[in-house]
Amino acid sequence: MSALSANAPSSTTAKPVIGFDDVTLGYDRHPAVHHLNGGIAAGSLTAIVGPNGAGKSTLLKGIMGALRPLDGGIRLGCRRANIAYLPQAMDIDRSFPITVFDLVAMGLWRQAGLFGGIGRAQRRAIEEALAAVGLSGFERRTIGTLSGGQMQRALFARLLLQDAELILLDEPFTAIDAKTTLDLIDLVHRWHREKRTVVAVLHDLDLVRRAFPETLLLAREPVAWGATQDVLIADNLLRARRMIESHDPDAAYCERTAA
Ligand SMILES: Nc1ncnc2c1ncn2[C@@H]1O[C@H](COP(=O)(O)OP(=O)(O)OP(=O)(O)O)[C@@H](O)[C@H]1O
Repeated sequence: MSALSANAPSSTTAKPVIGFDDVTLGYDRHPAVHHLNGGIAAGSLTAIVGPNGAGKSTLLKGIMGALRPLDGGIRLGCRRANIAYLPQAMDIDRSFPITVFDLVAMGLWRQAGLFGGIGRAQRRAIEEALAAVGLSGFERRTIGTLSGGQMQRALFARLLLQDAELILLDEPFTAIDAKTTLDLIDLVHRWHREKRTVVAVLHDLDLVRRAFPETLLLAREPVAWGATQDVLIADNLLRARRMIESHDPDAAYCERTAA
């Protein structure tokens, strides 16, 4: 264990919007993330990083309630309806014949209801969100005709309209061009200024160093968690890699609690 805490940094324990109580998350009783304690403060901007298979996406699924903990618990300081979640691009079916306008309009479902009509005010809000992501004029295009970067911009426009208190992003900039990444990072910083809580799974450590003040380094369990410049040091990154490489994927339910 490094000198740095592997649990929540003290600065983020004051008013957590997400609290982890020795939580274990996994599939078919096999843990993918275990022994996570601490909290993510309301209004903070946190990156979750770690090697492939470290449990980063699993943790987001646990936070948004798609995966029930195998053990321990996750406490939320906001209603689930106040969480916006952007899945990995590969988990989104782009063959669905929906227009950019309709995709972005789905961000309003909390206000309009699932079958609510789109009035003049909502139409203007959708157009403003599209303009904010540089997609004015794309309203009638079907999402299957968009480039990867354009699709990600459309999904961010939908997030803008969701007006969520807690925003969870799973690899939002993977395979996205540099200009789009910069534009979307600006939106993330705007959410941060608006005191929303943003948690993003990321692989680009340079981007994390530049744009995310807090980082959780995960290797199925927390390796380090705190200020990004203290977490992303060579020692911690090496340890995280070794922990994943030495992991037995067929391990029983939880070696540590079972011991
Ligand atoms: N639906 C599932 N059923 C069974 N095992 C799963 C499932 N989803 C993920 N896993 C396993 O859980 C572990 C953690 O996966 P997860 O996707 O959370 O990792 P990750 O850190 O997000 O990885 P990556 O960086 O490759 O996206 C892996 O061993 C993975 O094989």
